[in-house]
Amino acid sequence: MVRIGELPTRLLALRYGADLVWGPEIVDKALVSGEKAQRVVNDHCQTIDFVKPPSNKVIFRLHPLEKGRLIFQLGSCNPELAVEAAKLVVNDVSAIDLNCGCPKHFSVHAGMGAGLLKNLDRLESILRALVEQVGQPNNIGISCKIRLLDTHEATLDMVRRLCKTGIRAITVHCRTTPMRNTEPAIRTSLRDIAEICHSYHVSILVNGDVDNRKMAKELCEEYGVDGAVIARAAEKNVSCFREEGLLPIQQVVKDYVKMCLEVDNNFGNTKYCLIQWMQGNFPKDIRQRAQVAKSYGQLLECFDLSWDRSSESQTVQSQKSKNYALFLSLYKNDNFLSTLCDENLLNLLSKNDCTKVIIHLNADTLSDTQEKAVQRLRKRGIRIELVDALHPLDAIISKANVVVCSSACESILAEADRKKKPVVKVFTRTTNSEEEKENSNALIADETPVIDQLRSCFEKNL
Ligand SMILES: Cc1cc2nc3c(=O)[nH]c(=O)nc-3n(C[C@H](O)[C@H](O)[C@H](O)COP(=O)(O)O)c2cc1C
Repeated sequence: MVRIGELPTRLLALRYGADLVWGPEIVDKALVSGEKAQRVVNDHCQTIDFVKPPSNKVIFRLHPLEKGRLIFQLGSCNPELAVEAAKLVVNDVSAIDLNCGCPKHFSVHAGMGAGLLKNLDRLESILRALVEQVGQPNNIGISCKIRLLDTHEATLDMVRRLCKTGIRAITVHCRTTPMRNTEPAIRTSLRDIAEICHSYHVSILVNGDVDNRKMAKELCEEYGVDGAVIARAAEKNVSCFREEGLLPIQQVVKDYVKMCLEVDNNFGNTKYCLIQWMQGNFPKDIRQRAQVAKSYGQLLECFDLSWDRSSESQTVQSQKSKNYALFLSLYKNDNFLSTLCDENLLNLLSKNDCTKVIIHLNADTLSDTQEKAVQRLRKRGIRIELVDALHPLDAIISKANVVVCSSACESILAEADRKKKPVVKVFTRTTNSEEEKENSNALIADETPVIDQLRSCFEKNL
């Protein structure tokens, strides 16, 4: 959702229990017209920013913790521009969703949003182009968000056509284009739409008047849909994703301010969202102070909060996250450390909530390769703790959920065994020849590649 769907709210939604989050709709031209948007790694707040030269305004900011859970929503009426824009972000998101539901004049007038529902040939051509040129080559899903058409049959015909484009999911906003959000959502066609989608192996998500997680589950059962998208209820109180029910908005607001600081959110956007949430929920004097605040410092004072980037904040973390820690002990195996930073391995760690890696390395004597690997892990939002040989093994292994070590590390293997921690063994051979020395660093893990051993540890829930 525009404005409310920026990074801090998405991270809070994940923390409170949302399974997936959508970015606000971004029109293709905002990314690719004139000078193309550039992808920048923001070391300060550990985010990936897409900025538009020459002003370098941040158009889209995402955090590594969204990996596997972030859907980029695109506004477009042109297959070439849609593909060009999607290619810019494809490596950082899990799916690309085409917005075909926005009823706003600026969108419909330009043939985008709900305007596409009046031109199904164009809509199909955009989806096909995205599927063939972005989705398939990068193995990510393409989806779209639609509204109902005027008749049940017209809606079903449209859904059939869309399913044939190769998309993986459809969100159905259960209102027609002229309907306002104040009118109740109409779910009478939903079961039939779900049947068609499933016959093409396309997932279907329901949207419109879904209030919370409990209701989402009930709708899935009742209509045979695969999930629900919550919009205004999340705009009102983003803790609606919690299994346990809503948190008081006063607490959510405090979490939100810290989250905004953590990811350096645009101050104007922070204030806009805060002021919405504070209406009727905070004493007038606090609301007024927030309204006139000119800095994050003043906002913190308003809510009697303190925040310090250097403290190990729990803010940017999913509440559902299990926060697994790996302990790596591979003193002489730099290649392994580099391999751990392989994209597939990093994805595996993110997907499985591995948020910390403890590495047996002396912080003062890191090689270039080691330094690079550590930075790479940090950029993915993984916290790193370096421990030297003097650190008691017993204490380190207690903190780790899985131990990755060389097959020759007998003391570590014995300690892991005592503590019943799963072990991923990296086999290294001792050799004299240079060529073999090189190879000895390769990942020979008892015939089973390390990534598969790790996957199996996660599958067994460690
Ligand atoms: C302020 C606001 C911003 C929205 N922005 C988007 C958007 O960027 N993309 C989108 O697909 N829908 C957007 N929507 C529509 C919602 O996603 C959703 O379809 C609609 O509000 C109905 O769901 P609800 O009844 O749960 O609110 C927006 C709605 C509101 C109120």
